[in-house]
Amino acid sequence: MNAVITTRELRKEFTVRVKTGRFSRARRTVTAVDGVDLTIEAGEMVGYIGPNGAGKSTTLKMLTGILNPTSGHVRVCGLEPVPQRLRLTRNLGVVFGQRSALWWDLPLRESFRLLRHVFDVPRADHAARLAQCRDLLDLDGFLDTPVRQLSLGQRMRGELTAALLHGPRVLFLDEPTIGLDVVSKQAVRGFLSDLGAAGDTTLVLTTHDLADIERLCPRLIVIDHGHVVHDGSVERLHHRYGSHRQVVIDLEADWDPGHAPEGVTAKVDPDDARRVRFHLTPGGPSAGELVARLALRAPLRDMSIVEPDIEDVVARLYQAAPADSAG
Ligand SMILES: Nc1ncnc2c1ncn2[C@@H]1O[C@H](COP(=O)(O)OP(=O)(O)OP(=O)(O)O)[C@@H](O)[C@H]1O
Repeated sequence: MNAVITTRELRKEFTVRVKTGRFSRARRTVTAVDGVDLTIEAGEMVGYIGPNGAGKSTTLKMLTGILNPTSGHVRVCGLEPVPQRLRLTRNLGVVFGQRSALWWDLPLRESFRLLRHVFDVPRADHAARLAQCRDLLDLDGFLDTPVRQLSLGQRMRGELTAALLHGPRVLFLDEPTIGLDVVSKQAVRGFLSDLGAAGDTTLVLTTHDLADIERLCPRLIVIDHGHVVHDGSVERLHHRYGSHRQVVIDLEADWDPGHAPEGVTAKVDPDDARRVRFHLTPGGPSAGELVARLALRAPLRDMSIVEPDIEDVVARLYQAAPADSAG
């Protein structure tokens, strides 16, 4: 095991002044991150999600050395982020969808050239990484355009390139697809998926777009009120909340309840007596077994499999008590 990110009992409190009367104010403590334990191995692709105000950005800021923790332990690439921020920066790529790491008035190409000097990257390494990004992110049509004239999708492709030119070990992405059209979203997701598959870069992705997570992250960490409430795969989350795949069968004749195989419950479509749905549960028959058994009892016309909806299960998780344990 080769952990690149570890936190133990990581906490961040902010002191805020709140109005208590017409002329009076009091100090109040907001606990943004409340005892977070994380271990992320080299090459993992991790989604870090949670509702608004859950503590995601505060965690990312502590991991990248922007904020000092109030207490707890944090190491990224073996370094303590705040005191060793300069060294850490060479190991990190950061893409914050709302902010830019590029020079606004310069053409993209010039920003990339300057970044080579900022990070002191050997010319050949820089050229090889840039060539790869130009190819995979299709940058050539706008390399000579000043950054302020780029569309959001073009700029995001530029930001990703800028974050990767120094060959970071860890890439932090905060809302990388926010506001992008479907084509740009696909381009960015495809690029990140290839990057993750290559296995050299650890990706930590924060997003409200759950399709990003489904497409990219085998591991999902959910934070709420500063606590980790889930750490595991998307499948495990579905399992925990009882959301299962469904097999939808269209029959040649109306459904006869006597045809239901054992161990599964059939739900007839209220608008079509020839359509039945079966929820696949762990320990029950697989989709193949179910269809094979049904075919012996009733003539089938068509079938499809409906995957559980991630939006649905995450909404249920967000509504659950924050003290719910990570599972
Ligand atoms: N500088 C700050 N001063 C005071 N409170 C803060 C500060 N930064 C964050 N907070 C508070 O800490 C909590 C967590 O905020 P954070 O920005 O980490 O949430 P988030 O999960 O990133 O939310 P979002 O999805 O809305 O971006 C919130 O209650 C927020 O108001």
